[in-house]
Amino acid sequence: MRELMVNLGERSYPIRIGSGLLARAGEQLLQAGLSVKSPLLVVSDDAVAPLYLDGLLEQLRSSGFRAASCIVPAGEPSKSLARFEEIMTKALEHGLDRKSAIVALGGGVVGDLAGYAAASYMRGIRFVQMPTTILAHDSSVGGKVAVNHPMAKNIIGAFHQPSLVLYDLDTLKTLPRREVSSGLAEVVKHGLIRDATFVDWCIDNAERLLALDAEALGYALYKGCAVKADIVSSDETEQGVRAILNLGHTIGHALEAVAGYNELHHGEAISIGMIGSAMLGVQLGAPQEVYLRTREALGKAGLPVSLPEHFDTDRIMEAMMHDKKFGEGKMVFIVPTAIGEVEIRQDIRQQWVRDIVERLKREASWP
Ligand SMILES: NC(=O)c1ccc[n+]([C@@H]2O[C@H](COP(=O)([O-])OP(=O)(O)OC[C@H]3O[C@@H](n4cnc5c(N)ncnc54)[C@H](O)[C@@H]3O)[C@@H](O)[C@H]2O)c1
Ligand SMILES: O=C(O)C(=O)C[C@@H](O)[C@H](O)[C@H](O)COP(=O)(O)O
Ligand SMILES: [Zn+2]
Repeated sequence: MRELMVNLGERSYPIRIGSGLLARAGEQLLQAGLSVKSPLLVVSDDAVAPLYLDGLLEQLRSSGFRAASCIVPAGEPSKSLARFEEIMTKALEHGLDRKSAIVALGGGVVGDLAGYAAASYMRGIRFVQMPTTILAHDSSVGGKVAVNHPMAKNIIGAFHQPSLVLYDLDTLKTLPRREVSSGLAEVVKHGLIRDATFVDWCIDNAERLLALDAEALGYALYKGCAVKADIVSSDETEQGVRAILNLGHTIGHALEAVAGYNELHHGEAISIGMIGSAMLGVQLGAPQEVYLRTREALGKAGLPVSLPEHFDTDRIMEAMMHDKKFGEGKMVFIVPTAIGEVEIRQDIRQQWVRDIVERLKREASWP
């Protein structure tokens, strides 16, 4: 088992990554200080629950916990106020109190939704992340929890840190291939913002990662979590440096919203967004290598590197205006200056971004 810490004073917590961790969940929750006197609510989705929920509930009960569950449909549309209300109802029906906790068993959708429920129920109860996707190495760490509005991604949310992240790598063996690639987008992102050597490693080991080689995957997720934990530990609520974790997301989130949270999965949208950011970086003076290596890393991970023609540029630009980084009439953009280095720019003109979106549709012929 590998362990990392998110260091946030009294809100600090461990990230435990390894095999067989769900079978030790009860003991881990007790160690994190959760009380068996107050009921737990495990939130999962209808693809993950049949695989892992019963085993987890049995484990928790054998450690003395009373645990109920709430199962939402798999997929991004579940990050909604309607599903949020459903969790509130279950929490009330099962008598959750202020010492209770909500456990998220699933990918980023379940994590973000359950986390927002935990942040709101009785004005905030404890919360444990049990990620089951590659992508959730990112979403389970850092305490950004949210649901979507049809017009804007993650626009209704909070910062609410978990008490523990328990990442059982055995669960990844059942991931569909599309979700493997989608999750690798955020792995590559962590290299692109902080660690050029790790980007090289991702390119060299792409086939092993796609084949779910346990050693390669364990290392990649540990490295990704380490970058994230370090950044979150220095800027919990995104007053500054944390914004770099948003590389590719200004365009990516707009694509997700325009596609009705359906056609593109998060990692796929972010992959296209990171290609756009690399184009912008080169336009602003970064070496051509930035674009070429970004494209190589994402392409080898099985991710899209261009934008389907039918995406409407005006609608994408409109959706981008709802990004949380847009304010005081300025668009804040995360732009690479080299592989492993990015800068936060506040001088990006909307016309440049519009041109990049158009270019993304003809990406095969760029530059
Ligand atoms: N809070 C954050 O900091 C943060 C960071 C990154 C992404 N996110 C959010 O995370 C979400 C995307 O997360 P995701 O990619 O994990 O999506 P997801 O939760 O929808 O999971 C992807 C699919 O895989 C299925 N699945 C999950 N685990 C499985 C397993 N072990 N075996 C078989 N199937 C499994 C799910 O049912 C779903 O259909 C987005 O909403 C994104 O905005 C949040
Ligand atoms: O944790 C962060 O900070 C991130 O930006 C991580 C992103 O990968 C993630 O998609 C996050 O949910 C985006 O946050 P938002 O504030 O842009 O909604
Ligand atoms: Zn993301």
